[in-house]
Amino acid sequence: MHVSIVGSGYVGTTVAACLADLGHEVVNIEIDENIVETINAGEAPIHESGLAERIADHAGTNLRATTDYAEVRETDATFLCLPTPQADDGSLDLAPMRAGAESLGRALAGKPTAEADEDDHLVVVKSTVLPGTTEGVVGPVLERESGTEIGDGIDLAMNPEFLRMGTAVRDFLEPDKVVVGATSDDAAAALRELYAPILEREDTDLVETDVREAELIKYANNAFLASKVSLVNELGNIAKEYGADAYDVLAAVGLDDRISERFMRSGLGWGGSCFPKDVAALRAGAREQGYDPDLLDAVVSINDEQPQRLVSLLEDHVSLADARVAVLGLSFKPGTDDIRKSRALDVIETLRNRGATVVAYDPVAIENVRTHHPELDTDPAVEFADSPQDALADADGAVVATDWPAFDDLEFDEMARKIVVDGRRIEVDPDELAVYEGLTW
Ligand SMILES: NC(=O)c1ccc[n+]([C@@H]2O[C@H](COP(=O)([O-])OP(=O)(O)OC[C@H]3O[C@@H](n4cnc5c(N)ncnc54)[C@H](O)[C@@H]3O)[C@@H](O)[C@H]2O)c1
Ligand SMILES: O=c1ccn([C@@H]2O[C@H](COP(=O)(O)OP(=O)(O)O[C@H]3O[C@H](CO)[C@@H](O)[C@H](O)[C@H]3O)[C@@H](O)[C@H]2O)c(=O)[nH]1
Repeated sequence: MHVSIVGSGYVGTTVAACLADLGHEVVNIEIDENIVETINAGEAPIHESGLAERIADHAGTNLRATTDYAEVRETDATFLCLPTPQADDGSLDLAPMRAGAESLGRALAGKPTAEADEDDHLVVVKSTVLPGTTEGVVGPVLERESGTEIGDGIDLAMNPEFLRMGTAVRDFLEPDKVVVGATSDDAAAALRELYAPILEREDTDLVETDVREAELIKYANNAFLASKVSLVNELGNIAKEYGADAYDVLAAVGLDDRISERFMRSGLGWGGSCFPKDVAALRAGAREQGYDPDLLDAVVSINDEQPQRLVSLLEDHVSLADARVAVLGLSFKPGTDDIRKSRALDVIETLRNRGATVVAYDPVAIENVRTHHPELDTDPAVEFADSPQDALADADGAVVATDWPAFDDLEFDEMARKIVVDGRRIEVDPDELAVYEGLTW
């Protein structure tokens, strides 16, 4: 198929490169010219395993990028992979979706469709949006701007994305499920065709449902996972009070296959570009519907407290005023340079508020912190190190904030007789350290 992808961020770039890899003809429509140039130069605009190779393989042949929306007219289907950020009041900010849908609608105006014996143009919302958004907001904007009706020239579907950062390419190509909420049989059939090589996999389920349910499945999925992590963090906090090792306890609990051992790592809590904003949007949406999501409120407050707890644990052993503290890891999880809502940034802020000097290291995310957090880049009490060893040298204490595999092999010799608070339970052997406070709260 000939596919256009609107928005070339983490999702749009991954989807585009993977669909190109599956043999489709793909064009990315993106407002950021730097991203467009990067993709057309055959390079990846983000750090994601397996992405750069795919872009290098397909750029210039069946993958390219442009700022020009008119190119959607040459395609059969358009995926909207636009941001759906959190507004200041926690609710879902639909401004980027509206703007993208307007530009798309205008570009589709007058495109030959059914009457000219052409198929309807399929528009697929891939962004995470609350129930009612695809049919109640995106559809009407498209109709208004294109002068074409949904079901009579434009087909509409919702196809949420479940990929994780760090494993985005693999998750997209080998998903547990593909969820399709279509407004017509043609739309559902087109998506089945597009995803055929993925749907042939034994381990991938196809869920065909209505649009509203497809929208809600995405939020329910993320709410469930965020709640699981907050629950293991609460159990971890309780374990710490009893002097028990949370990881041993949770490993045993996870043997119950109703629970599973996955997503059971207690520590600094959840961050990233999805869980925080999606849980916030679901809570705000539920309240708007007249329902108080008490459990999700608690899930968030437990998560908010974890960085403070970690720093307090360090403070039990190190007087933080004027201390030099190494922070290992800045990205919100390993395998990505994404620092959105990274718990490491909360740790740094807390350490700074308590008077400590921070020396931070991350294998790939330092540049993003410098660019997106100028207040840290210009803070004389925040330094960035070239290696974990440099960060640890002369430090009075250290925090492991991201579980990068490279940290497993770290020699903590420099830290002998000092405190390392491991916020992610990396594999370092506590016995190798003179003093080691494994984080098991
Ligand atoms: N990041 C993830 O892991 C992930 C996974 C599943 C679903 N999602 C959802 O997918 C959506 C996109 O997320 P993301 O992380 O890729 O966002 P992102 O911010 O990384 O990328 C969005 C891109 O859209 C571009 N853009 C903004 N307005 C535009 C417009 N009018 N026209 C063209 N391009 C425009 C931006 O420049 C940016 O490059 C969100 O709804 C998110 O919740 C994200
Ligand atoms: O046992 C665990 C597992 C995760 N985390 C933290 O939880 C956050 C989110 O992790 P993860 O889910 O792996 O990353 P994301 O890339 O944000 O992916 C989530 O958000 C995406 C965007 O909606 C969805 O597509 C994915 O299915 C969903 O897992 C990170 O800060 C992790 O460190 C823990 O603290 N303990």
